Amino acid sequence: MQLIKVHGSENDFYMLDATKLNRQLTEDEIKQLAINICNRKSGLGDGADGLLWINKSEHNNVIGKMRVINSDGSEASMCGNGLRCVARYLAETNHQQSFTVETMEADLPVAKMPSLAAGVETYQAHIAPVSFAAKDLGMHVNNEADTLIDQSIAELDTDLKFTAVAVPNPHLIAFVDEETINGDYLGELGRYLNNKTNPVFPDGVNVSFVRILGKNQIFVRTFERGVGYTNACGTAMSASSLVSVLLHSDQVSNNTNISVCNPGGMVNTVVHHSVSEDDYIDLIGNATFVRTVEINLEDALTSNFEHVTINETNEQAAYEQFIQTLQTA
Ligand SMILES: N[C@@H](CCC[C@H](N)C(=O)O)C(=O)O
Repeated sequence: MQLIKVHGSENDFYMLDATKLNRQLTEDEIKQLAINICNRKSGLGDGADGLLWINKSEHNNVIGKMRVINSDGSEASMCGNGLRCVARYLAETNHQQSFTVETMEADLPVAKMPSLAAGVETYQAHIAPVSFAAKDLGMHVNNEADTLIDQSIAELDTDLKFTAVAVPNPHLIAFVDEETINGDYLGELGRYLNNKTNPVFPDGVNVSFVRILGKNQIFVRTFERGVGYTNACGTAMSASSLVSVLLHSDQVSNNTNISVCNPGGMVNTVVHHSVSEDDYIDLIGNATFVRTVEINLEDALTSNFEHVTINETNEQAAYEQFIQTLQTA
């Protein structure tokens, strides 16, 4: 089989087109495959944050379906950076520039966009549905409050104020200072809230710390459910942009391009918030294909990575050049 190593803001994945496999995999095998290849120490190459599983869609006017399996084998309802990479794969294989992709909870529009920089393939993904309801977040806070918007959490021993939002995977967001964003408190919280015995988010949650850098510019660092620290999380950056517009509208504007910096690079978001219609966010960023890896499926299922054929693209060099220009800007 062929795996493609891809990333969006260095949130990296192995991408697999399941329509090309010569047999169907069971759910247990899909989970095991993700665990095996994504392991950072014993996995395939340098591992990955997750597996993007592409299949046919049965829905009308939808050209493919994306599933995302985290590196620990758990399945997420959405993946923003992953959706851009899947969008590129489907665009190139179906010769289309804008179309719809099925994800676990919604069919979402995607489109090819002008490149962020030379050689940096760029795509837009529509991030939705959005909900602040505790039941959609699997959240139990402040004696079963219905929502959590810029509030402390009685069940957590911290003074930070949080906002919880599902897009539709769950996110918990706090605005913090520079020292806090760079320290390990994010990891402490993330590890606690993703431990199955915690009463607040028993199904886990993606936790992000956010700093407002300037007018329509934010920095987001995320501890991902099912992964741990990540270079970037597309849904977290989308959710953080929305929460920035809601709580800091003097600095971060609705219906306006927002630069979202992250440890792996930068994306743009546009928040569409309205009192009369459902909120959604446009997420625009790189969809970089780093290399292809040919491996026998049965070898991958038994973590035997001895016999692989690797073909590097030249896209990572272009991406790194893009990051360098960001740092010197
Ligand atoms: N990195 C992804 C999100 C992946 C899923 C997440 N870990 C979850 O379990 O919800 C993104 O770019 O959105």
